[in-house]
Amino acid sequence: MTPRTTRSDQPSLTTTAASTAAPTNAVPTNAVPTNALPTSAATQEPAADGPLIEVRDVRKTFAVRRRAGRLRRTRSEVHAVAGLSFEVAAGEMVGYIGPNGAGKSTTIKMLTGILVPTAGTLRVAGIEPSRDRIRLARRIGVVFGQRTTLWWDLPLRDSFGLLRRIYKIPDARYHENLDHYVGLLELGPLLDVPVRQLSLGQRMRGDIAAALLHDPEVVYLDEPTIGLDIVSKAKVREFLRDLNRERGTTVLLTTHDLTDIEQLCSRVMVIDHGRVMYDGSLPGLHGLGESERTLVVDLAEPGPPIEVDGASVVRVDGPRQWLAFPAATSAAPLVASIAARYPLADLSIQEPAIESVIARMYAAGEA
Ligand SMILES: Nc1ncnc2c1ncn2[C@@H]1O[C@H](COP(=O)(O)OP(=O)(O)OP(=O)(O)O)[C@@H](O)[C@H]1O
Repeated sequence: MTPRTTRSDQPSLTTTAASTAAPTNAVPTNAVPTNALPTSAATQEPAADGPLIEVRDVRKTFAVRRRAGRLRRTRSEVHAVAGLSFEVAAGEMVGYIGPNGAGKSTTIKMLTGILVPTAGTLRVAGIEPSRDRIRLARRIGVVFGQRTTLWWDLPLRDSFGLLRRIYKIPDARYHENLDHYVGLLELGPLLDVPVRQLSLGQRMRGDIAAALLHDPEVVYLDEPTIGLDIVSKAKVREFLRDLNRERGTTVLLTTHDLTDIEQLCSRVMVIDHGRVMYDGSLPGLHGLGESERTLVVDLAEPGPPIEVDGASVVRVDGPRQWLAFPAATSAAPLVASIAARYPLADLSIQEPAIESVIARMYAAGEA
């Protein structure tokens, strides 16, 4: 079977991992794209025709040298991306998920131009990232959740000021965007605080604002909610939803939290072994493997297991009960039915782990 190369309304599933060898490029350093120096952000280039992001038969092979004894070293190859093809249209918000080591970060690094593909072609806004990284930097924004692109010892305000100069953002545009994002992301009281003193959630909001000050058409978000508490996650998600709706910004979102995908993305791509294994909706993915979500119900007081159509109690601990229900179905009727018949203190929904969804997807493909 071959992987999907374009998307249709029907989800697709392929279960063959690639292992084709490819010539090895030198491994470039992990530079952060905001350090690139665009020549001018004042003139936005016209949007290219066709998809905003185009990835065709892309491979990335790393050469790895390991010690094998005191003097000997062995050389092997890692096929981080092994024949990847997909397209993203302008204005889409696409989830890009997969297990650890699937090739997600490598893809994003190639889409920013940090890494050069071993084979295949990539185009973002009509630009080949590794050949024209500086020009592309004006058109894209990047947020790496695990690593800040802000200046650690400087107050947030100064980091933003440096980015203004790096991207040569016109004064009026800069102030308009700064006011807009500082307001929406509630950064006002934090502007004079050095980045190193910010909490993870505050720093993440600062990083998101920093990635948007130059009005990028496309934003790559690599784990933007990792490590955040529930309130901070909700704020980041709401902000991203509005950014996509109101500004039409195209978003490629990598995450291990399926709630991010559920709340933000109508399309999800599953990548594994460096190839696209599924491209479709999240309910479609859940439906393939009959994944289950969990409704966590806190009753006002301990009681017998809840009886409700469409879900079954899998655990009880005092007033708290856990009910499993098919992930492809909506939780709303279930919640309404329970709320009508039981005295509730609290309710929450737990998404299944990405790894278990993918394992079920493979199992369904083999059945
Ligand atoms: N610079 C490198 N040198 C050698 N191997 C690398 C390099 N970068 C990535 N790899 C390997 O390529 C594969 C894909 O890595 P990548 O970081 O793209 O995965 P990922 O899907 O982002 O994983 P995670 O979810 O854990 O961040 C892994 O096997 C990884 O060890």
